[in-house]
Amino acid sequence: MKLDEKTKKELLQKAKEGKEMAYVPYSKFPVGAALLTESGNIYIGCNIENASYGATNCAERTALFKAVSEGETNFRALAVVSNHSDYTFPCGICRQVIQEFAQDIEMIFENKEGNILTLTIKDLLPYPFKEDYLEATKETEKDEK
Ligand SMILES: O=c1ccn([C@H]2C[C@H](O)[C@@H](CO)O2)c(=O)[nH]1
Ligand SMILES: [Zn+2]
Repeated sequence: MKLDEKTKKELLQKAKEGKEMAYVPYSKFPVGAALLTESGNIYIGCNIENASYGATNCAERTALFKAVSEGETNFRALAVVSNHSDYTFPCGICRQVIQEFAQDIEMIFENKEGNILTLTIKDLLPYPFKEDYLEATKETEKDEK
């Protein structure tokens, strides 16, 4: 079932609350995310940067890792916001991580004009790296022995 407008707005509001928690001394680009689970819980995330830049965690993965670490792995929707005027789409690493858990998740975005855009993770990452590649590789190795 598709998410209704009221729930989308609620999720975007939670993502904005998450954005306020962003730790971004280097980029000064705060991002917030709110993840709605199938059980109805909402996990909020922000980006957390580091002096070793590569150690930075995006808002989307913060929310998702919080949920997984609390035992929740069934996801319904993920809202993402920043201070940028346009929609803020997740980076490639986050797309890959999101699709591992949720192939049908609704991705909710809002621009400065207040327009809400809803995409699926398949729209954002049509050709993910899949776990079954790993199994197939093991089989190939067995055959070669
Ligand atoms: O979708 C995105 C894109 C970027 N960032 C963060 C990473 C970094 O802290 C800052 C600039 O790239 O924004 C996110 O959290 N989510
Ligand atoms: Zn990311």
